[in-house]
Amino acid sequence: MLKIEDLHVKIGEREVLNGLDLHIAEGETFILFGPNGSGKTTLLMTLMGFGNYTVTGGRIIFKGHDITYAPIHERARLGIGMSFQRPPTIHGVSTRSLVELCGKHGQNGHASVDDLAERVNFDHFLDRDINAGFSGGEIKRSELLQLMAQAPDLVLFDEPESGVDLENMALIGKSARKLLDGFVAPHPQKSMKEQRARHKTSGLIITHTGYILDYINADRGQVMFNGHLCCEGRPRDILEHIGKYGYKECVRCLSK
Ligand SMILES: Nc1ncnc2c1ncn2[C@@H]1O[C@H](COP(=O)(O)OP(=O)(O)OP(=O)(O)O)[C@@H](O)[C@H]1O
Repeated sequence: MLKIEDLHVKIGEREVLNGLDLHIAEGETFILFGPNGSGKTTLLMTLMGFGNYTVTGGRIIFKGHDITYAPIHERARLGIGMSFQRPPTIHGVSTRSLVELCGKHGQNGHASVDDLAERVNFDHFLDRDINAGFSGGEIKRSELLQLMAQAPDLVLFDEPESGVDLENMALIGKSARKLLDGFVAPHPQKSMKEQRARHKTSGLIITHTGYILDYINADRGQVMFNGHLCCEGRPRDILEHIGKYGYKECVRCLSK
C-alpha cells in the first residue's frame, strides 16, 4: 500500500527526516512512537503533501504511484486521508459542507452526512463553522467524520488522543476501529464479507499515551528518533518499554 524509500525532508534549512524507510501493507495498522520533536508529524505532513515540508531525497510510493511530488488533492483522490493534531479553524465554511465535499453521500445506497455524523455524536455540530470554538474531543470527532466520509485507503492519525477525555476516547477509538475495518459507510446491498474484501484500510498512527491501542488492532510499531526509525516491534511491547526505560534504549539501538 505505502512504500517510503530513503526519504529526506527539510523544513526551511533544517533536515528533519534523514533517510527514512517504511513499508505499510494493505490493511496493516502501523503505530509510530517517539519523543517530542523527533519528526513524527513531519512524516505525516510530508505524506499528505504539505508545502512547508520539502522532500530533498527518496521516494514515496502509494498504491504503485510515485506521489513524492504530487499535490495534496491528488493524494486525497488516490485515497490518503489525515486527521490532524491541531487542525485549523475555518470561518465561513460549515462542517457539513466540508463533509459533503469529502465523499458521495446519500447516493447509491451510501450513508448520508447526517447518518455518519450521528455515529460520532456530531449531528448537532454540522452547521457550525469548521472547528470554530470546538473542544478537543469535538475537533477529533469532526476529523473522524471527515475521514469516514472520505473512506480513504490509508488513514494518517496524528495523536488521536490529544485533548480527548476518557468518554470521548471510547467513541473515537471505536470509530477509528470501524474506519480501519472499512465499515464506516456500509452498502446495504453488499455483505460484510464482500465489503471487507473490497476495502481494506491501512493506518499510520502517532501516539504518545497508547490509549488508542485499547480499541484498534495494531500490527506493528516503531520509534522515531531524530528523524530515523528504530526499535521495531509489537506496539504494546514498545509502549511498555518506553514506559519503563524512556527513549534511551532507542539511542543505543540507532547507534548499532
Ligand atoms: N514550520 C516549522 N519551522 C521550523 N521548524 C519546524 C516547523 N515545523 C516543525 N519544525 C521542527 O521540526 C522538528 C520535528 O517536528 P515534528 O512536529 O515533526 O515533531 P513530532 O515528533 O511530531 O513532535 P510531537 O511529539 O511534539 O508532536 C521539531 O524540532 C520542530 O520544531
